[in-house]
Amino acid sequence: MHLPPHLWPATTTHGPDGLTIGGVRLSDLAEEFGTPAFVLDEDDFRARCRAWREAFAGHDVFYAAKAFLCHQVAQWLHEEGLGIDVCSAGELRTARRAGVPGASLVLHGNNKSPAELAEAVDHGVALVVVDSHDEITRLSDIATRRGGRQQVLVRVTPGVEAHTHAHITTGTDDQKFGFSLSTGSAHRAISRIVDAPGLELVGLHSHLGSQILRPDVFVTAADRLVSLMADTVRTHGVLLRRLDLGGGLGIAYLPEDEAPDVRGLAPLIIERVHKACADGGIPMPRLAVEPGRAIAGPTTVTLYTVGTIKRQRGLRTWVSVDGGLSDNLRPALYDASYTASLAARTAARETEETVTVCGRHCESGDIVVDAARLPADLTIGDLIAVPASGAYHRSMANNYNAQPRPPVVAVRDGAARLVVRRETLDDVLRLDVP
Ligand SMILES: Cc1ncc(COP(=O)(O)O)c(C=O)c1O
Ligand SMILES: N[C@@H](CCCC[NH3+])C(=O)O
Repeated sequence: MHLPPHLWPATTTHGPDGLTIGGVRLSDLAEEFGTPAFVLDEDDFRARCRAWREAFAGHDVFYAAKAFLCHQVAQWLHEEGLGIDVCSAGELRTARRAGVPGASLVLHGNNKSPAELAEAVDHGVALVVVDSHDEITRLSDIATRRGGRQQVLVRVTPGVEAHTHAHITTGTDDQKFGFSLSTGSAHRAISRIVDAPGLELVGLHSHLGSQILRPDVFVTAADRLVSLMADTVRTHGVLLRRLDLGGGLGIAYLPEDEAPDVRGLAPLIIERVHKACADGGIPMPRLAVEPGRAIAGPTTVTLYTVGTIKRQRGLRTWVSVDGGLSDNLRPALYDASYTASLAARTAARETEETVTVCGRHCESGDIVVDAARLPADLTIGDLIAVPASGAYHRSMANNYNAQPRPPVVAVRDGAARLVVRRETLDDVLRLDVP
């Protein structure tokens, strides 16, 4: 069995006992925690945090909570010196309850409620990324009523195509997010914020999209934003000290995928911003980045049990597992492709066949892996692992068909512990009002 190392968590090994992650056999995890389950390699997660911190030393890394956040992961992030980008009261509270100080948080959202903004201000959130004209008034009023000024960034859509799926493209002109550069909206927002009594404009922000595989798009955005920073000094006499280039770096999902590494990307961005600032006659700002997928994605596999196998003469073989679009919406939403491997049985036949792994939900689009190479003697009860499922899987999990959401089990040094427990049917039915 070949496990491409760029797809699997760093500590994955394959031996006579099947697959092991963090020194724990996946078959043992299935027995103890059941399936479906997310298995998270803590060492890999922490190593990725450190790689980002080191690559952007002297700048800020705010991990994007939306990719996946829970109490213990928020603590790991804080211990590794990363801040967190939150985009709702729920994410904000998860981070705060885990002991992450407000000063390590950035708040995002195109429709932050007055209550969320007030909560953020009360928790001393370092930066609010202002996303709309309505929010300028709303946040300024809230901060003024509390007798202070909130430090903010302006979210700019710089008109840069990220070459990713349309549903996760955010940096082109016509977006619900932010203020467009080409229409003059970003310039107007800057003027209004500079005049707003409750706001202190400290920098600019852009986020081009997600699952981006081309480093050049970040460089193009950086150039445009630095030029807007220079304009802001000329027009308003305001020197912006911060530049947040968002998240979006992609990862490999299939063996043939090649994703840029942060160790190559960071110097490219930092050097380009240096040069653009020198050309524009402004000092180098403190940079920030907001990786979500590039940290969480490769650290986790989803473990499923095979429930039914439908072999059709002349047509494909359907292998159905005990999860599906309730734990992975990405194939249905973005046509995302994955691979799978047998996780436990070792006496599998060497010959493989191509099958479609599907979920158990009442949707024909409920595909887990469209074309998986699995042993030809796959049987009911076999365990299957799907790599690269740490970002936007558990965080977008849902209760379709009243399916309880899977747990997240962290593994490290031969030990496993729950970081998110499995939902029970009682949890799922709890909100029903009889
Ligand atoms: C503002 C913002 N920052 C960061 C991210 C994280 O993106 P990714 O997980 O692709 O790195 C997102 C999501 O795309 C986002 O909307
Ligand atoms: N949910 C998306 C990423 C969206 C990022 C949100 N800004 C995905 O799975 O690819």
